[in-house]
Amino acid sequence: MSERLEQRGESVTPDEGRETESRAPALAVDGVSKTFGDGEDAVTAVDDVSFDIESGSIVGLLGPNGAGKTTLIKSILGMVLPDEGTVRLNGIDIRERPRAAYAQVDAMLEGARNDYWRLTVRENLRYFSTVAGVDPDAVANQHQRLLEQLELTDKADTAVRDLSRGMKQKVSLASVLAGGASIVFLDEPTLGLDVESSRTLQTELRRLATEQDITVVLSSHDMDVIETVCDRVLIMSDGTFVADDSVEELLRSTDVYGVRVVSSDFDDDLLSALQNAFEVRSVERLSPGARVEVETEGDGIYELMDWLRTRDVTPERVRTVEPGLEDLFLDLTDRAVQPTGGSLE
Ligand SMILES: Nc1ncnc2c1ncn2[C@@H]1O[C@H](COP(=O)(O)OP(=O)(O)OP(=O)(O)O)[C@@H](O)[C@H]1O
Repeated sequence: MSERLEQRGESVTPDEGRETESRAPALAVDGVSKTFGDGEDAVTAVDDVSFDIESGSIVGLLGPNGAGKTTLIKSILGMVLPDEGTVRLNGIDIRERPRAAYAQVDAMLEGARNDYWRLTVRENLRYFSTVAGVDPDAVANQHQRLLEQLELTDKADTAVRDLSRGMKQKVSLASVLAGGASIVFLDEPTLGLDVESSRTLQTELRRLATEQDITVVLSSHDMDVIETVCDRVLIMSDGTFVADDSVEELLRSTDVYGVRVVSSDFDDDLLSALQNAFEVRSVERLSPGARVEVETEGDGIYELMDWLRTRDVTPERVRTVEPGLEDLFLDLTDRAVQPTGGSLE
């Protein structure tokens, strides 16, 4: 899906839209499974997945292509009917009370494409509020606050097509929130943004989570974004979760790190022997010698130093490189492919 989640033609009052059961997690997924096809062609896209997400948290959903992210998200958004399991949005079961449940959630998929570029920023908010079944006049104050929070007040009466890419992305986020959803799925929200706009958007997301208790499920190729903004990361592979923890804990749990060595003694033969003996992440030729980065774990750095010493390689510089989320991701998903977000097309 590259269009917004719309309210299936049923109207929902603002009060009903905000209906929650006290202290229920924003999102509770229990035993969800989905298999496509039959017999030999059957593919289990999501395999008995259960998790809760607390209100006001920002959670990254990662996984290589085909891991099952899209199917899981579609199951939550009501676009795929799971074979088994339950989904509750703010405590409301999507099967028992779909209208009230889906009023809690919205999705921004592939950023700015969702907005109507000829309409002004404010008109977009009113439009998306209406399609979410919420009378825009009744929530005009909330829209105004949203514009202020996202620093869009000055541009409220400007057509979206006349805004910068970063601004457009913020309008998309505002449009998603305009219908009163408190749980939002954001697919690649920083795609195509420059560093500064990306940081601004990340700051806004953090603020919405902290100040407004908005719950965000985020997918992104950009591991820096995930590391910076997410309280928690879920990593999927083959239909199940292979990791579910805070970025900090995930990084602490890995033993893998890099060692960068610069030496003028490196030549072709030595570099090729090194590549046979160790996992070499990168080689940068210098004249003379080279700078290499070797991936290792535990006491591996000592093995590397011994290996270099026995071949008369004198390191001029040695530096360890702390593991990043990307290293961990590749490790956990068997280095299958690059991480991707849950593109819902
Ligand atoms: N409608 C469908 N019919 C048949 N198989 C499907 C269907 N949708 C998904 N699949 C299969 O289910 C598995 C999981 O796909 P899914 O799209 O959920 O993964 P993903 O993690 O979102 O991947 P990507 O990052 O490439 O979008 C894949 O093997 C895919 O081919």
